[in-house]
Amino acid sequence: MALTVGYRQLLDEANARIETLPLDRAAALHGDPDTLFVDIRDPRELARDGMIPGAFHAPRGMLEFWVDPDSPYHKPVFASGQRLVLYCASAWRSALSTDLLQRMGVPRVCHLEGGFSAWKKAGLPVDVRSSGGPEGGGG
Ligand SMILES: O=S(=O)([O-])[S-]
Repeated sequence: MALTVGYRQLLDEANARIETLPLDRAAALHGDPDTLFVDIRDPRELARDGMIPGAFHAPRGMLEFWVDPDSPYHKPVFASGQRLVLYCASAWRSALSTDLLQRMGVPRVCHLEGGFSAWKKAGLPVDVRSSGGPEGGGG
């Protein structure tokens, strides 16, 4: 099957348009009240691997609907005006999602270089999350 646009092109185009936050800058911003880390992975990944402490979990499938104030699924945390730092496991999904939110007009959105796997590998703080627990901090 020949696709018109493959995932590589989608990622290249997104990455050319968005801000990728280097790990050291992300670590420095962790705990900043003006910054919200947004974990867009699936719940099973959070339960298995943990998450960045204080991050808000917004599964990628719901993101546009949680962000848009006109959506019946809107989550007020996304209207806080905080800088949003999206992350997934390895920064592919977060690149596409950051591009999408930027396109929607979200003013300060970027994604984490290398994703959660890079964060964890660097020995940065991780919260273990039991399945069925609360949605995470930040709202
Ligand atoms: O989307 S991913 O980078 O977590 S595989």
